[in-house]
Amino acid sequence: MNPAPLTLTAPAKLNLMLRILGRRDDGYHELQTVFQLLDFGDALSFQENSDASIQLHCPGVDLPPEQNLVYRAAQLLRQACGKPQLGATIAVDKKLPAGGGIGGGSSDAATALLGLNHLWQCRLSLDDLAELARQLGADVPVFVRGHSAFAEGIGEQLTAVSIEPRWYLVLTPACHVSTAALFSDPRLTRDSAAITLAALRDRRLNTHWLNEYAGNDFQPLVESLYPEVGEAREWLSRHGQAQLTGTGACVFAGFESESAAQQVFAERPEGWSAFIAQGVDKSPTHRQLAKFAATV
Ligand SMILES: C[C@@](CO)(OP(=O)(O)O)[C@H](O)COP(=O)(O)OP(=O)(O)OC[C@H]1O[C@@H](n2ccc(N)nc2=O)[C@H](O)[C@@H]1O
Ligand SMILES: Nc1ncnc2c1ncn2[C@@H]1O[C@H](COP(=O)(O)OP(=O)(O)O)[C@@H](O)[C@H]1O
Repeated sequence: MNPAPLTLTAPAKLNLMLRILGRRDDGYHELQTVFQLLDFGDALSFQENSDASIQLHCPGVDLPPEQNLVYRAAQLLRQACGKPQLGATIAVDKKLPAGGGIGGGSSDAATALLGLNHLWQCRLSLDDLAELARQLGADVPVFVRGHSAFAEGIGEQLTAVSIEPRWYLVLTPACHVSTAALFSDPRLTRDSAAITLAALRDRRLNTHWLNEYAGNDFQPLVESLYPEVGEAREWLSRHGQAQLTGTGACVFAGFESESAAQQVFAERPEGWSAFIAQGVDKSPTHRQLAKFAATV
């Protein structure tokens, strides 16, 4: 009988602030952002197989398997550890909307690197895995490191931070925003002033800090292209400080308690999709992996 599969949560992220500082020669953008990890996400389960194949089941993501970030992560890891004979069956239960700015695809990729590194006993360090992650996407390393963080560079230079615990209500408008299309739009603001590292003080971000630096340079452009995003943010701003995450389409507001978030959730207009999640400093993936490692 096969052993029980390894099941891990691939958490969502929110960008609590996001400034675009400029464009590099390779086309990528220098930015500053705060990644807040959430205690909610997709569920990935991994089982080793003996036929050296990567079998992926990922209903809800309309892509050929070879283009799915989970499959690409598995291939990359297998190559990096020089063991082409390794195989795995991976099932993804998608709970996070793709193209929502909450990092679902990136988090799935990071979770595949972490889960398979464990399952296949590749023994790559977090530094090695973060380097593979960078090759898969600018947003992937933060999920490999597994800690909420202030990010610079293209999003891969990370300083772990501790963020005042809050509950987030996330509205998920049904439009799919292309990150690449937004970054290449000439109307995008690309010259924001940088926050100095001194402003991070003791790396503990409280509500006062978050209110002072809140904002997202993508917001005006996204709202002009997708009016339903602006409509969702405007509605949410009547109940809290609402803003866009990443390139959208999701918008969010933070609350002091779960019940405060639930009250607003219950009042949302009929037919609007949303979820509530708690902000966490440490990724659930890492907590689950540590527990799993202790029991096998
Ligand atoms: C904007 C952010 C903020 O967290 O998030 P999302 O809204 O996508 O979640 C990220 O920087 C997105 O990261 P990610 O989604 O991993 O981007 P990638 O796959 O590496 O790149 C997609 C495309 O976006 C552009 N890109 C990405 C990151 C960056 N710092 N500068 C860029 O110009 C590039 O044109 C690239 O071709
Ligand atoms: N496992 C996956 N889950 C979601 N999207 C994926 C996955 N693999 C590849 N993708 C592609 O990545 C794109 C961005 O997905 P995602 O990370 O969820 O959004 P965002 O970058 O807006 O946070 C999707 O539009 C999809 O084409």
